[in-house]
Amino acid sequence: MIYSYYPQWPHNYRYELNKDMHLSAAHYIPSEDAGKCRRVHGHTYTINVTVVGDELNRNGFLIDFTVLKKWIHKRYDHTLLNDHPEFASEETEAAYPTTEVVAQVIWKTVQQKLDETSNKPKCLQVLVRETPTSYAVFRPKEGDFA
Ligand SMILES: Nc1nc2c(c(=O)[nH]1)N=C([C@H](O)[C@H](O)COP(=O)(O)OP(=O)(O)OP(=O)(O)O)CN2
Ligand SMILES: [Zn+2]
Repeated sequence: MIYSYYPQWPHNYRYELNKDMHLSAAHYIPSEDAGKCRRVHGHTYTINVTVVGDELNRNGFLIDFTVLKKWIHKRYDHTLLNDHPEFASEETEAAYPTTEVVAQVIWKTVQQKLDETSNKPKCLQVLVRETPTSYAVFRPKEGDFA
């Protein structure tokens, strides 16, 4: 089930799109104090990505929904998130695939790819839901954009 309520982030761009996606993945948080999360376990993640911009591309898209999904889903679906080098990077505040870090890493991946497009839209928000009761949101600061 896709959860239909998401927090909104005010902006002045002409266009906004939101893409929901599900992916199944496992993770663990190898910290002493991570409790039950220290054990490998799985989630059906619900991810919502918000993209904004003033210009559409020649197809009339801010970004193709299908392409946006592929960037994330293809890489992470049915994987162990801890196996991906981006979740063991010194660039992330904590090197583990917590909900917060997954949201931040997805934002970075999406924004780098958006920067290569002709109309250069911006990703303003990534929401990652791990369970029916737990989600985190990453919103970039101005300085996070290239
Ligand atoms: N700030 C964070 N806290 C926790 C994270 C996280 O990523 N960021 N992750 C976990 C666990 O991995 C787990 O996926 C979620 O835990 P929790 O919300 O406690 O899950 P429950 O289903 O047991 O919660 P209920 O309240 O019973 O619905 C833990 N913390
Ligand atoms: Zn978990």
